[in-house]
Amino acid sequence: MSAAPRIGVFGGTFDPPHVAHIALATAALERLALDRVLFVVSGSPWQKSGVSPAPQRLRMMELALAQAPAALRGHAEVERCELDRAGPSYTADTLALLRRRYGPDAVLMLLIGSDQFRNLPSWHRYDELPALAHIAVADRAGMPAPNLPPRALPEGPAGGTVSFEMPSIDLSATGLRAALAAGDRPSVAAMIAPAVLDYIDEHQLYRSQEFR
Ligand SMILES: Nc1ncnc2c1ncn2[C@@H]1O[C@H](COP(=O)(O)OP(=O)(O)OP(=O)(O)O)[C@@H](O)[C@H]1O
Ligand SMILES: O=C(O)c1ccc[n+]([C@@H]2O[C@H](COP(=O)([O-])O)[C@@H](O)[C@H]2O)c1
Repeated sequence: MSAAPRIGVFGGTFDPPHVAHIALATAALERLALDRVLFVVSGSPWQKSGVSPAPQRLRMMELALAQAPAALRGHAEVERCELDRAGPSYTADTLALLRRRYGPDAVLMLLIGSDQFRNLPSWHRYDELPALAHIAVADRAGMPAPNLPPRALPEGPAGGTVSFEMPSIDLSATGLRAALAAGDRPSVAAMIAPAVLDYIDEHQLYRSQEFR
């Protein structure tokens, strides 16, 4: 009998994807002994406004992953289920779908930065999340997670909460959009995959101040 798959579920607006997203997924893959990470592009991020169209964010995530280090690339994929569903994107719906897809024994780990962990009680039907997945919190630079249990991995397919270490990267998509809108390309060049930067240029994204 083969072991249950261990799947990291990493959702984000990814507007645009940047090196911290790649670093978080890479750290999770290693530290949580995952078989793979799904980058779930948020179809309709109801708590944000003025975001780029979902198909553009999906394409940027695909381009970012294609240029990610091989250690991650070989164990990761971009998940589009939230683009194929109408209405606001609720993680509870996404996890329910993935639970149906991968079965009751699959170990699902919802990967989130510590800022989103603090925001979790505002999520739609957040009380349903522990029945669907473990929650694994990466320490985000400047926004440490509240005290969480020891770093030992929780048992079973869902229900635990754990933190994991990732390199501290003080960076946000908001800051990158602002830098791009200001024409400060050199400061973003090391933070965004070259193919994503090309896509941003080609589609003239983040040119106006409204994206700050
Ligand atoms: N620098 C970072 N370090 C750790 N986690 C991060 C970092 N940036 C984003 N994340 C995490 O990645 C996930 C997706 O984030 P998101 O796509 O919203 O990026 P963002 O940089 O936070 O964007 P924005 O500035 O537009 O809110 C969230 O769980 C978030 O906490
Ligand atoms: O389910 C919700 O109500 C909910 C509310 C806010 C954020 N989320 C999810 O949290 C993930 C990170 O969101 P963000 O805004 O930091 O990109 C992404 O997958 C969102 O869909 C989910």
